[in-house]
Amino acid sequence: MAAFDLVSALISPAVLCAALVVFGAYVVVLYVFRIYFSPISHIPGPKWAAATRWYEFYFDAIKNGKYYLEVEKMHETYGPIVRITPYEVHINDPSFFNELYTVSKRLDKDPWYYSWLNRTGSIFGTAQTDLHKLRSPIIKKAFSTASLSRVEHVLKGHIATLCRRIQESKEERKALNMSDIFRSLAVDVVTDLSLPESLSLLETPDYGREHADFVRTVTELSLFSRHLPWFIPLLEATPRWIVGLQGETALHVADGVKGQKNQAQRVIENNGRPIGSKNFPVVMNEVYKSPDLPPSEKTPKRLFDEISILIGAGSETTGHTMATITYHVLANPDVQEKVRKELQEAFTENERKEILSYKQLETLPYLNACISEGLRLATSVSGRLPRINHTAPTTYTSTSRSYTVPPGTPMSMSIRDMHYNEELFPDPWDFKPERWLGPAAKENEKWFAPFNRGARSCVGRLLAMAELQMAMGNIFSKWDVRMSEGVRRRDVEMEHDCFAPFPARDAPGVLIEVF
Ligand code: HEM
Repeated sequence: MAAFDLVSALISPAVLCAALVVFGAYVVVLYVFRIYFSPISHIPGPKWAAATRWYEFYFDAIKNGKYYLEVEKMHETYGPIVRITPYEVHINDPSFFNELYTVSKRLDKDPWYYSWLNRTGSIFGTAQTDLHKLRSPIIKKAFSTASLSRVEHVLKGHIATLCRRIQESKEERKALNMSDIFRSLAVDVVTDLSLPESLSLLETPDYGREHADFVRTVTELSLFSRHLPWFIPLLEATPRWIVGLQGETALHVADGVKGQKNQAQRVIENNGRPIGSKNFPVVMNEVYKSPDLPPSEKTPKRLFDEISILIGAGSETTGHTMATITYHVLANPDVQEKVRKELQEAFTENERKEILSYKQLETLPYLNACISEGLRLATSVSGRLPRINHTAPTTYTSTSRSYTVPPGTPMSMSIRDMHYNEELFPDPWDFKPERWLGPAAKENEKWFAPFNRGARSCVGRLLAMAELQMAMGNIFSKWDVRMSEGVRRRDVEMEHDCFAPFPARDAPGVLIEVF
């Protein structure tokens, strides 16, 4: 009876009102403190963004990757340096890019921002510089020039599968969805090189549609996870039959994650030995066997995190860039004509019938200018990239004044801001391969960083370039390719910034016909 009375008293209107008043007062004091008394209160920006992270949550999680538009508006209103959250400062000034990303002192990544995928065991998700120094060398070596040369035949094998599937569709007079096909090609390559088993998506009837759906859905859901850290772990721990109640996409996600966990388990069970006929060092086996890594760095969770990121980082980026290049080359017939002419002059008819390697294609100026311009327009890592200097303040000087940002403050920039800057790249929305030819190219390179710069730049850069050269070079040298009716720029343009620049959900993708 006494307990009942106590509960009744606690939920009485008077107590609830008092609790609400106390909570309201706490929120007001907290917000006032953050806006006016925080160590970064001198950085301009909207009050709501300075007061609470729920502002970002609304635009990023609820509206699905739309905070970048708010950040763009903030820069228009407040200038090149803005406070975009209670804790973080964002800069839109290309002249500061090298200062933030290639300083001799290595900066940590912001752990809050980079924990969103719940893959902190991967080199990508590792915030601390020291831990990254331990984890990354083995993976960097696995994707170096020398390693890539050893797996040239593997790349050729996957491009041969791509070409076979394109030839089949030509004979069947069927349109091809290159947005799906390129993502699958990239998944097949990175999984073959890195995991016990390649996913072989190019061989599936729908060219890996389910897998693309899985990668996109996980990435989108992860935007919630940045603000609600229990979100992704909870989803991953939910039994499959409950997940199934949410529909087919949810099942693709559950199965995709399970598949990656199985691959990590197989690396361990096989003690890092290759499975089947693989005649090259498999990246995750090299990680597992490395004498430089302690056992705590070889747990199933850590291997799973690395596998998950290698698949995501190695496929969505490369696939999106290939789709973007293809769209723009086909949307500009004069460009396609120049690409074809260059390939015809560089190789004999017999050579063009074989699979051209990146080593044969990397010196062709016009093809590579198209690839650079595609990398610029695609900017396949669209997210802001926050770094933290824990030991020293950072000074940023705009044209009108200097700002000192205290140590420990996440400072971010977005590669996209630089790549779409009108002063650096006039008509930034236009596809102009000429930007990368002749004397202008050298100056433009200064403002070109699709793979970022410095210690945390892309480890898969050389692999990505080889894939881009081989996919584009082989397709445009072997077939007359045309865009299907109704394909629009919107099919490759970013609508949602989920770190990856996803086009609209209902955009069908780059459909082509082959002759
Ligand atoms: C066109 C294709 C690609 C683009 C534009 C791209 C871009 C980038 C960028 C900008 C970063 C830095 C992200 C940051 O600062 O947080 C990055 C990191 C990374 N990329 Fe790529 N990437 C591409 C392809 C690949 C491929 C094929 C792989 C597969 C091996 C890969 C694996 C990674 C990894 C593991 C990291 C984290 C590196 C670290 O923190 O040490 N990427 N990529």
